[in-house]
Amino acid sequence: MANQQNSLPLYEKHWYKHNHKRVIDSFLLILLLLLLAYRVISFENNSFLWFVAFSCETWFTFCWFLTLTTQWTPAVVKTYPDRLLQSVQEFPAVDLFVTTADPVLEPPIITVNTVLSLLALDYPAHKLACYVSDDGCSPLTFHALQEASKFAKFWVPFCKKYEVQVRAPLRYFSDKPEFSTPEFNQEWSQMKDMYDNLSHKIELDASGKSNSYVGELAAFSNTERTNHPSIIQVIWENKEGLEDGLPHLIYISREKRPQQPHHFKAGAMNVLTRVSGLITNAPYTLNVDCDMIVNNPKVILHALCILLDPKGEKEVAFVQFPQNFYSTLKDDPFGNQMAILLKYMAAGIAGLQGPLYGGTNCFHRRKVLYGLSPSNSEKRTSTSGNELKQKFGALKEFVKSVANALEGRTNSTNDIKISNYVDLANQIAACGYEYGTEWGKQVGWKYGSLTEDVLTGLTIHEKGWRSEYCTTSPISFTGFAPGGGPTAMIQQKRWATGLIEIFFCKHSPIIGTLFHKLTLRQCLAYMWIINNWGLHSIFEVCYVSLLTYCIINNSNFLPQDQGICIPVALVVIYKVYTLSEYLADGLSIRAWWNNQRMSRITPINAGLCAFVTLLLKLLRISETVFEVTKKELPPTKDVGDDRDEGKYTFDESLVFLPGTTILLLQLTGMIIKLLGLQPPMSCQNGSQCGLGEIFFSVYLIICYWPFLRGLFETGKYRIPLPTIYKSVILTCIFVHLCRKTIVG
Ligand SMILES: O=c1ccn([C@@H]2O[C@H](COP(=O)(O)OP(=O)(O)O[C@H]3O[C@H](CO)[C@@H](O)[C@H](O)[C@H]3O)[C@@H](O)[C@H]2O)c(=O)[nH]1
Ligand SMILES: [Mn+2]
Repeated sequence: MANQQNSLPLYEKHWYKHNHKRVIDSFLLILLLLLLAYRVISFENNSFLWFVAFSCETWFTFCWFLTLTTQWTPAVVKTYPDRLLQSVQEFPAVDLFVTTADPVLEPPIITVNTVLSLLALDYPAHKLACYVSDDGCSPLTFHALQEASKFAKFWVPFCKKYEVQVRAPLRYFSDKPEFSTPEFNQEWSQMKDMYDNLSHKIELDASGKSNSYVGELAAFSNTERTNHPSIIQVIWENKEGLEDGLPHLIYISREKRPQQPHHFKAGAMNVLTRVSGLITNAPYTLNVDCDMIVNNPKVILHALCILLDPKGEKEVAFVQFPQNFYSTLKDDPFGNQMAILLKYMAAGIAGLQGPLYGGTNCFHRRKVLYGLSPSNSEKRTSTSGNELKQKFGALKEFVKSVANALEGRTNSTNDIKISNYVDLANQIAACGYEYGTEWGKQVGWKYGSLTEDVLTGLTIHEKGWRSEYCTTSPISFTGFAPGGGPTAMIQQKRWATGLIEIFFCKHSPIIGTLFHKLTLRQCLAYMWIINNWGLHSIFEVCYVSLLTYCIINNSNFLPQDQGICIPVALVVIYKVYTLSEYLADGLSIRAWWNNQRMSRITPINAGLCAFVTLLLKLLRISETVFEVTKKELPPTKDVGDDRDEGKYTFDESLVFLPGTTILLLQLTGMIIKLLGLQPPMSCQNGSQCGLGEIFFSVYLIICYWPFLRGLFETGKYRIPLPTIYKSVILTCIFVHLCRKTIVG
């Protein structure tokens, strides 16, 4: 462990001030407050328009306040791995977790690459164990991992010998090697041939041409994805405990039965935690999604700088690394690369109680996952065996490992014989094991939200722990960003659903601040996330409907007199300022515009659908389901520029209904205005629809350009007819209701 006499800290945290940002953010807040003041002054009794506009604007002002406080005190962390290397006598063990759930949506070759990048980490191999959870119960994934472990015996030494940076062969071989010695060139070609061979075998498997359930694959015969016993296989065991060998590699497919809830990823993570606890019981864990490859092989050292630092040891529960993406499209056409968001928001939250847990690229302390709070952690209170059994389940070998973890005792890595544990591991991977225990409640990953990551991190923060956000150069992990269209929408809808679930559950951040140890500003940061992805959509839809209502009915809700200067100033300053942020970061105007546009499209559609999903859950009509994001292999470079790559795609999913309807509403409003079909004068306040309303409506139509084009395109670029029909019906109902209010 770290030598505490060494006076130099292993990491430092600097808070910095963005003075100009603070000024502009505050100025925008003042403008919003002025707009509210204007509303109050121009109060109209009994005016529905006034009431809706005032409510929405109050909410928008509150949201801006959330943004402002979250970004107010940004911080960065600097780690010193060299100091760590000097001060540590013996490195702690780290358990590595990978989750995969579906061999079709998540092709095994992607999981294999992630696993290879983990096996090749710059860290003593006998201290590492890699556990892969496969919720797809797929012999393809299992066999791919077996083949990968054979390949790894050559790949890992090659990476370490030549200090390769990106240790996922898929990415490494997508670039030509820089010219080097003949020896290197020869080895490079050999490795490339071996990798091509490996991926060919995996492809062949997937095509179903070479499948027979013999040998270790026999375990998969007669299994169904949602109905099978647990399957745990040791793919590779570093039996001699070699420091420069290969880390252990263990395959886990937990038991599933049709009637038993399995809690999606959270359930999988809890099985990983238990099985690894039983076998290696490392005090630290790293978990990644199956597409998040390591991009910086020294990442463990960076994380340990924080976790082993004397101060970090007492206060920091987890270390979160950013989610960056590979093979990204030029100018971020779908607004999903989150470059600016990551830059300002992540740094802002890092300056508070610490980053939210993002579900991947995160190092946890095992004892924190077992429910320890900072105060217990210091006192080292020992809990009675019975109490542990009640909380963690009845298997006594596992309970012993929990007691060890809680009291800071570690296994000696040389004594572990993994194969001896397989039977016991099967027992704790069974779906009945958690019954009556605290798993998913007080222990491990929390159940009850589709964004189990945010919920789990939140409960840790509520205990009073901090977390740290660690950025390294080169960046630590890179993953897959879904394109525009159905995949991204489904993902965002899941996030929105999960976040709203959190808002209404007993761990809601507000309760965390009132009754637990969540700091106030951290609570506001959580509220920002929940609002930005979830709640905001309702208010935005109301505001947009107001716009159309006014155009159709020839009335107005934006100020008509000098008051109009307030919204105009708001919009102009906001747009110019965000643009300058993009330009200052070296991004293009187009990237800025794409993000502006997509921020009007994705959250509204996804958020509204999330509300409906939750309503159906509340009415017990349907349950919420974790729909896995489809991962595609990055395009090979020689394919050439695919011109359609940045084009928005659609499918039959209802998630496109809100967007299509919003567009049709705006178009209808415009037609009514152009054809002069508006009633002569509003009966509400005696004035007509102004330029402001028209301007914003046109702006929305421009934002929804991908949808407008989708009305006339063909193939996957076309909005399916059933969606259009439904939107037309909704639009007609809306227009009819608008008209009725005039008559009435
Ligand atoms: O029943 C399930 C469903 C998913 N997964 C795994 O969970 C991970 C994340 O799923 P993905 O479809 O990639 O979701 P994303 O929206 O891309 O993931 C983000 O959001 C999730 C919460 O919604 C977090 O769990 C993830 O860590 C975070 O990267 C993947 O490795 C899946 O294999 C399972 O193991 N079992
Ligand atoms: Mn993902």
